[in-house]
Amino acid sequence: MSVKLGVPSKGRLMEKTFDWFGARGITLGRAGSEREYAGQVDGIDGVELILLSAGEIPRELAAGRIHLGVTGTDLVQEKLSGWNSCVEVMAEMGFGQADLVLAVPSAWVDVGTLDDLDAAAAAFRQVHGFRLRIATKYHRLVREFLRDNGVADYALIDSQGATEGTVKNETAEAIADITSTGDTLRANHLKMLDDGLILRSQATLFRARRAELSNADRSVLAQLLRQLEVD
Ligand SMILES: Nc1ncnc2c1ncn2[C@@H]1O[C@H](COP(=O)(O)OP(=O)(O)OP(=O)(O)O)[C@@H](O)[C@H]1O
Ligand SMILES: O=P(O)(O)OC[C@H]1O[C@H](OP(=O)(O)OP(=O)(O)O)[C@H](O)[C@@H]1O
Repeated sequence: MSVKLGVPSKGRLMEKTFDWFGARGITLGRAGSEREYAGQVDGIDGVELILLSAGEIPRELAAGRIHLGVTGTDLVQEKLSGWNSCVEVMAEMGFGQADLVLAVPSAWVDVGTLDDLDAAAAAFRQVHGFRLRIATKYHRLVREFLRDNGVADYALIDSQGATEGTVKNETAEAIADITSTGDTLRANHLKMLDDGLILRSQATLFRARRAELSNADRSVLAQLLRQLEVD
């Protein structure tokens, strides 16, 4: 056995994760070519690097198939019901910062807040005969947020990418997605509602609460967490 560490296999989170571990004396890398999803760990024995899609890391942590995992807070909170009882936050890593926000067309000059959206949604249904559509891949987080804020008259439309384009394409009237610089929202003539911040996210090191460990692996994990200064 070994301690299994799940890290995003590509994109913005992978390299910064490698840098974060490297700065703490643990060198992570790909074992083979750029296209091979095998990992290599130097600086500690008994730790196996598993390269995974950022979106799958929450599920692997919850199932106990990996012991530690790096992914965004947004993905953990979206994908794991009762996430706090499945995983423990070991470190906020200071990169991958992004806000999950609710946005509407900039041209909707009368809609600046959730209350305005609620009123607009009721009017929309009367005029069009169907509910105002909000495109997102964050179904759980958006539903909870709108429920807590008293907005009910809407329908969620699933969008797994290019979500800001759904308004122009007329498959949705509003969106809930991650924003960092705000460029994508602006380029698509969308504006965030004043009180439309759903969640602040960043790359985070999580520990699986329910993963099984041999005694030997337990001490490797303790040593790794000490070395990372997160124990
Ligand atoms: N523009 C951004 N700036 C910073 N972080 C971002 C940005 N967009 C997304 N993220 C964060 O990056 C993480 C991974 O995002 P995403 O779900 O898009 O995965 P991906 O890179 O497409 O990988 P995969 O499709 O393999 O899961 C999420 O936690 C998300 O919050
Ligand atoms: O505020 P900004 O700096 O413009 O960043 C926000 C964009 O970044 C992410 O998209 P990504 O590049 O991951 O593509 P996606 O649409 O396939 O998710 C996110 O979904 C937004 O579209």
